[in-house]
Amino acid sequence: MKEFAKKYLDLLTGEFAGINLTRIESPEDFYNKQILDSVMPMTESKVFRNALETTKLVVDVGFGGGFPILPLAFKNPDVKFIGMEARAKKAQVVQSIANSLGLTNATLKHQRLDFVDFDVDTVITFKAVGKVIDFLPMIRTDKTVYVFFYKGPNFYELEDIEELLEKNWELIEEKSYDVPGTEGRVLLGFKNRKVLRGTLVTEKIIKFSSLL
Ligand SMILES: C[S@@+](CC[C@H](N)C(=O)[O-])C[C@H]1O[C@@H](n2cnc3c(N)ncnc32)[C@H](O)[C@@H]1O
Repeated sequence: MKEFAKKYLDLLTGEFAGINLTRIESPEDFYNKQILDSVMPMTESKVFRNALETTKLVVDVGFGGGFPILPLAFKNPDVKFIGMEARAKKAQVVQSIANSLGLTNATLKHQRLDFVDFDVDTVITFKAVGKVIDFLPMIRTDKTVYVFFYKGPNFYELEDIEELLEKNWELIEEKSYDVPGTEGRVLLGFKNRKVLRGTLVTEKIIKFSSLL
């Protein structure tokens, strides 16, 4: 993992410097706050591991510079990873980085979550993308989705998820753990209770299976 982190940081600060994909430049901070943080749910959460094992498919929404998708793809070569990122340039550059790192199981798409109908069971991850209450309702599916949010230790002071739990979502994981160099992390996991319609009614909706 250290070797992978070194190559990754070299690409971000060398060939792809200027694209502004990470503000963290010290190797130690990069390893802890980006690489380790991305993969910690695998060692800390049985629910997360089981969800990956069940679907063998992960969609990472808003991956920015490639987190958590690329470190997770490195650690799980038998799982297929699809990234969806609203900014085209980031998707293009992170695909080049994935190729340079030899990751054949990660495909990075320029795609907004809002316009996707998840027509296969999948895991969906969000790290530093936005509030749970803003993003969970965007998900449209008639299948089973397991959704994980990487959050900070003060999550419950900042966000209220009661309303979501009363309606469409079941809380399946709530796990606190330490990540060196951070104030601690909270992993929140959700599973849909019923068919979800999403918050956008539009003709632009595409089937997730067409991206596979
Ligand atoms: C702060 S960055 C987080 C990057 C990365 N996940 C990390 O942990 O370093 C948030 C990213 O989410 C993307 N984003 C925001 N809304 C989105 C949406 N509806 N669909 C896809 N990507 C979205 C933004 O373009 C941005 O690159």
